[in-house]
Amino acid sequence: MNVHDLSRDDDFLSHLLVEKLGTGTVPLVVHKMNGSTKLPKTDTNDLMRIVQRLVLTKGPVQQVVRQAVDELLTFPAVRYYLRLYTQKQVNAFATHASRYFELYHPSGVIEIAHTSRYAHRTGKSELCVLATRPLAPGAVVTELKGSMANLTEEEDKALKRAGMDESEIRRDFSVIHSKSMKKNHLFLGPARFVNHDCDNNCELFREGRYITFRVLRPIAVGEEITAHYGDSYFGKRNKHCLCETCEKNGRGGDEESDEEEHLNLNERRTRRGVYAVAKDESSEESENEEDDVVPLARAKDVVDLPGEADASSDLTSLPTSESNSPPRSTPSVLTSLPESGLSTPSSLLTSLSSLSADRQASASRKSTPFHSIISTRSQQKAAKLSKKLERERSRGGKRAERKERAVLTPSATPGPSRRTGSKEKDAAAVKKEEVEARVLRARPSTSNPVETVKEAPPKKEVIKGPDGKPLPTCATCGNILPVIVVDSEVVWGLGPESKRAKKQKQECPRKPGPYALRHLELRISFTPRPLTPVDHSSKSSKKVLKREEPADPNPRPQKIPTGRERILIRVKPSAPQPSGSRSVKSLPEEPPVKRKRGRPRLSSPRPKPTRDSSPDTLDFSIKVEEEEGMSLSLRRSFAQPRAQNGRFGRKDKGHRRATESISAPRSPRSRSERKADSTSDTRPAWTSPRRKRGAEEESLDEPEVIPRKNARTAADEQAQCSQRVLPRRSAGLKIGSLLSNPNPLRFALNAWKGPVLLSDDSSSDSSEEESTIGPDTPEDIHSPAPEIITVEDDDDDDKLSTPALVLSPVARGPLTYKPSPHAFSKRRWVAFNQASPPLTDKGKHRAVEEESGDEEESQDGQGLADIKSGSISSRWTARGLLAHDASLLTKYNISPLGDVYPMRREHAPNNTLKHLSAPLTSQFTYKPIAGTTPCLINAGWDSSSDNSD
Ligand SMILES: C[S@@+](CC[C@H](N)C(=O)[O-])C[C@H]1O[C@@H](n2cnc3c(N)ncnc32)[C@H](O)[C@@H]1O
Repeated sequence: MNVHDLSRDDDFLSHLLVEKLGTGTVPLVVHKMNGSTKLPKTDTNDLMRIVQRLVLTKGPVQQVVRQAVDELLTFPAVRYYLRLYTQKQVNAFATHASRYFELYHPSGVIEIAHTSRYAHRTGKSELCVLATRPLAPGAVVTELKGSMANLTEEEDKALKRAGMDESEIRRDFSVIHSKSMKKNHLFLGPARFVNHDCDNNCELFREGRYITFRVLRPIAVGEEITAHYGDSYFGKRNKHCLCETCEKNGRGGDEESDEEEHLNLNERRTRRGVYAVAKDESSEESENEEDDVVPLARAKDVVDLPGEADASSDLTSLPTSESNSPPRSTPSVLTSLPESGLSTPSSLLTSLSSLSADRQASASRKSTPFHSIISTRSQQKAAKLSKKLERERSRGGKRAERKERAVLTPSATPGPSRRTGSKEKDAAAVKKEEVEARVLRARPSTSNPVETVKEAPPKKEVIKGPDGKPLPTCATCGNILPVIVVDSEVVWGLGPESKRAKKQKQECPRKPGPYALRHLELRISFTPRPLTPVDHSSKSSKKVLKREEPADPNPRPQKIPTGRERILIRVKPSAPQPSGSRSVKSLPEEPPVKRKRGRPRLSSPRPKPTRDSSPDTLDFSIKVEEEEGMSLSLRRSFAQPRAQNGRFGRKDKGHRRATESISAPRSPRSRSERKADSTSDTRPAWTSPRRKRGAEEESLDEPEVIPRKNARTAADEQAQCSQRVLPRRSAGLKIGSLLSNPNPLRFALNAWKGPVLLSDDSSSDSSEEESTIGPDTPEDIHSPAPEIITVEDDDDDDKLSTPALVLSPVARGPLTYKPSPHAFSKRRWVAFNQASPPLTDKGKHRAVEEESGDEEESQDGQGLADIKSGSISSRWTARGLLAHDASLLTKYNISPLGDVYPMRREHAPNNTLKHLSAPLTSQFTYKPIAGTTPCLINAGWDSSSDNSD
């Protein structure tokens, strides 16, 4: 792409996709590269519709963005603009457009906003880049892309001359110098809006052929993304710099215009290190001979180049290599944009995807070690050293790696703090940087994978029991094998399995594998208590490890060797019990309770009993089995039967199946037959999905087997159920997904599906309740093992008497109300509107108060009131439609359809990207941060598009 085309395209596209979509009180004005570019007359609503579709369409980002670009290319104004373009130029235009469209994708992490920080000096409207998600150090901000064009000498000179015309701060546009090509490049696109800060939080770096931005230190939502242009970019020692750091430190902002301000064409000054990229890695060319960067603002004399210019720069696109992106589980959910897909011909972009995929794949495969584009001289030195060390390291030198760590760290975080710090401060900084360096090196694409393997795993400490002998450890994870205790009774961990462990490899139940605790949990089932003693001598593969015995009213906890983990399964009756009511004296007389299965609920809401076996005690067994023949049965008695009133996290499939089962005609077997069957049910617990299903179906039959006692009236039940609002657990959670890596998006979507009002119908057979719940957090999935699994008996529901741990996938009562997230938030919004009092003066001044930093707590609802009243500027953006980040949701109490974040004062006046959709449907809350003005970011969500209610 040539400079002329790039400048022209950027002016055209930034006008359409930044200026036109920013409809706030302060318009977003992009400095034009080429004053002569004729800006298109396009209906903003048409543009909004494209962006709206982009936001709402599900699918890979690349595909969605491509659709948007294709749509844009159908606009008459765009067609007219491109009428003389060759296919190559059209492709370059489309690629450039995709860079801007990506900003609007909900998975994005940044947005372009207005800033008033520099306006008082520059007299121009200035833009900036804000984070819309928390970004962790090392993260790559993939949306900060740019297209590059080689500058010819004339263009270079012309641009310099253009800069000469400027009297005030005048370096507006991005010029990148390629040392290997000995050329300057123009770098335009969303990346051009990154401003300078002397304590920058991001740095530009090169990875192979691409340049992009990497986060240096944690960036909060609403914080500006900044880079370091160079030590003397804004005058000598940046004395004219207007950044926040300078402001805080009482530096910069020098209005004096000295000689330096008048550009000397021979003076070689650049955004050293920020945009200077060398194609040739090995080039050891001195940084001091860097090329000029001249301001391009109002470059009226940009040379008009012939249509077909030189080939695109090597650095024209910044793909999102998957390997670059931090794991999605991290708070910063960075878009893994297969961006390069749009850098090839379109369907204009038709041939793009395959090419892009290849390019992307090769880019990530190549995984070229990145080189920081250094911003200070000290960093340059460090970088050179690091290059040297890298070479050594590639030869396999461990020592070099250590050395490099020491060298790299000081350069990792530029900024004045390092210069001024005391010794301790330095030490702390070095420590911190070491950590950062480690983090950075851990990036899969940037380090040699072999080297990570080199690090020897830490030696495990041998933990010994009270007898002085080493405790048995898991063959898989090496951890001490746990002891599972149910109501002070050791049910796993001290039995024969530990002896077996001596002979063969023993695995603990917390690791994925045949003994995974998850599996165990899922297989916990209630079985009719075998009335016959369990044959311990049985050599069958399903060896019963622990026989059921009448429980001791005052059970003495078994001694567990020190150092072994206890996993408690505590079953607590909720109703007041007579003393010693847990006695199992009456157990033998009690009718057996049909076996149920599933995993225990880890937290409330708790399942309720659905049936009972006797008026005042409930007898049931928990059977935990393992595939390799280990099974254990637990038995508990409750004074009160348990009620179940909810089913959580069950797949619809299971639900359907269960429901069908229930409505299906029962087998002609008599009740007594079935009862007898269930009593003598000695089938092993499920060991395979198929068997599991069979067990489920059987368990469905059982509600009829056991006569209900203490059944309440339907009216009672209805009254109770209608009041019950339970968080809907991840209904779509599949067991398989428990074993996979947590996906923050899926987790957030599942976790925020809204409440479920349980139907009174659930009482029709509440044994159909099931509690196969998913993990409470993604971490739950990976946590080694729950320390305590508490399963509490529920309160007063005496009719529903299925024990708490019933996990069998039986049918749940039909839900009377299953709102979509959208509908739910709408309802809440309406409720809020009705409830919210008229805005008081106090409310009106809230923003001011918040700036004082007094308020720390979430301001539920008040933000809305303020926004409604117009006292706080609201912004509609494409952001937050799908709130991916569970931690962010929690932190800011953000509704699933919109997120709100506080903004700096200088950004607040700007209302960008309004009217992406209407009406406002979510409830918003925000947490003000000291020194900031709250501002609303809402998802564009058209209420008409949601029919799921
Ligand atoms: C690459 S552009 C950044 C985006 C720019 N704000 C815009 O709206 O296009 C660089 C320009 O931003 C402004 N700028 C960025 N950081 C600055 C700083 N620390 N001090 C003064 N001006 C700055 C200057 O006008 C500079 O020419």
